[in-house]
This record gives sequence, C-alpha cells and structure tokens, in this order.
Amino acid sequence: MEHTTSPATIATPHPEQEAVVELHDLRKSYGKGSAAVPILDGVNFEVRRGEFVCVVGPSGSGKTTLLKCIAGLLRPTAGRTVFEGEEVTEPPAKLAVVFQDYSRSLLPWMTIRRNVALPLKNKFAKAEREARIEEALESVGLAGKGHLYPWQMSGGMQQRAAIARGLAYQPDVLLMDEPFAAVDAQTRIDLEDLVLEIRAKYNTTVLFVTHDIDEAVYLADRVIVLSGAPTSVSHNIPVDLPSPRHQVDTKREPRFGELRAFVFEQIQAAKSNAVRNRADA
Ligand SMILES: Nc1ncnc2c1ncn2[C@@H]1O[C@H](COP(=O)(O)OP(=O)(O)OP(=O)(O)O)[C@@H](O)[C@H]1O
Repeated sequence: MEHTTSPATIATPHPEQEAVVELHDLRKSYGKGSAAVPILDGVNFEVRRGEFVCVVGPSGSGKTTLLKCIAGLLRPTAGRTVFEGEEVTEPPAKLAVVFQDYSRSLLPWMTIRRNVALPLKNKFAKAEREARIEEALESVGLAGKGHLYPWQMSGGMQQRAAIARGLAYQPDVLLMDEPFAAVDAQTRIDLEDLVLEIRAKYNTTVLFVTHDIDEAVYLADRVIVLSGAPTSVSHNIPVDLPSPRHQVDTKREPRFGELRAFVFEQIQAAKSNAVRNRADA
C-alpha cells in the first residue's frame, strides 16, 4: 500500500511538470516457475521533470533491480515502466545511469577523455563530440584532466569522470545507484554538491538510490521509501527544505532532523515487516 505522508502536509514539488518516469504496478521476480522469487511486488510512482527523487529502503529490497528495470537493462515480469511517454523496452537514449562501482564502469585502458567520448561515438559529428566532452569534463571539475587514465586518478575523480560520461550525452534523466558509497566522507560531500549543481545547471531530472538517510534528505525534493522485499512503495515524502541546500545550514535546520528521523523510522518499520513476511512465508 502506498502512503503519501510526512510529518506535516506538504504539496508535491513540481506538480505542474509532466511525469518523465512512470512506474505502473512494476513487478520483477528472479527465477522461473515454482522457484521464482518475487522482488518487486507492484511498485508505483512517478518522477516529474526537474525533480530530484531519492529512493531508500532496506538492504536487498530491490533498489538496484528497480533502477535496472527503469533503465531498460532488465525486463520486468509484469507491469510497465514509461519514459517520456514511451514504454521502456530498451535503454532510452535520453537516460544515463551512474553506478556505484566506478572502477568497473570506466575502461582502464582508455584515457578519461576517451571514456567520456564512448557513448557519443557514431552519434554526433566530431566538433559536437569534442564540445560535449569539454563541457562535461568542465562541469565535474575535470577540465584539463582528460589525458589521464582512470588508474591515475583518486576514487572521487573517477566517479566524477563516470558522471561526466553520463552528462556528455546530455540526458533528460540521470539514474544514480549509490554513486558515492565507495568514496570517502569528504569526497562524498563534494560529489553531493556537484550533483546538485549539475541538476540546477541543466535542469536534469535525477532518480538517486542511496542507503544514506542524511544524503537522501539533503539532496532530494522527495524521498521514496521502499518496503522490504517483496517490495512496494511504503512512503512518498516531500522534502520541504529550502534550496539551494547547504551542507552545514541545511543540516542544522530542525526540519532536516525531523525528516531524517521520519525516514529512519519508516525504514526500520519496513525492515520489521520484511522479517515478518519472511517468517509467514
Ligand atoms: N540476477 C539475479 N538473480 C537472482 N537474484 C537476484 C539477482 N539480482 C538480484 N537478486 C536478488 O534480488 C534481491 C534484491 O537485490 P537488489 O540488488 O536489487 O537489492 P538492493 O536493494 O539494491 O540491495 P542493496 O541495498 O544490498 O544494494 C536480493 O535478494 C538479490 O540477492
């Protein structure tokens, strides 16, 4: 069951914008026949143009599975994902994905410039390609570093490069799967603010999966809490904090603490329900 709730009643952000991502009763099981294990069990939500939506939920609730279905990398067992009005049957051209594991997503034998150029190959004329690469590297603070190889860079720089590769395509929607889980705390803070800057600059719609409740509340216009597997949306929480966000001032706001506590409690409840469901099965 889906609830739209929060500690106070707040209007949904961006209600005037069209939905760019829509999930209609999305279901996904792994395995076949009697061995099939249901993971997504009727997930419904939408993301509006320009929104920043964070998805949180207990470990193993199917967050990555959900993003893969949205990205057209996995076929749902039932239900539909719609991207900009079209049912997703293959990876949509205007959607980019940034995964947690930058060390596996960047090709180590190619310079950063060539890694960023990869998805643009055969799609744009050379001058357009060059302009996009320069702009993307500049946007993530890697101007002048394109000649380096991934292994010559820190983890944070590699993840910036992975983001640049997504941006070079000028996507309408950026899907991010725990993108900062593998970097140190200070770099994580810098990258959070980088993503907010990118979103403000390009009006990119962002759907961001994270384990980190502070990160979710800090970044998002709206936090979606998933129940434990088999998973549906348990809560849909608008974040009514002022923008632009600031790492110190925003986190000092009493409202930040309230939202953080509320999301935490919902995840704890989802975990207990998941354990109860497993015991009943
Ligand atoms: N290809 C697969 N085949 C079978 N089971 C899978 C497959 N991929 C994921 N699973 C199972 O589906 C469940 C959900 O996995 P998924 O990675 O989507 O969850 P998650 O919420 O992203 O996990 P985490 O929070 O730990 O990153 C897990 O129990 C996982 O073992």
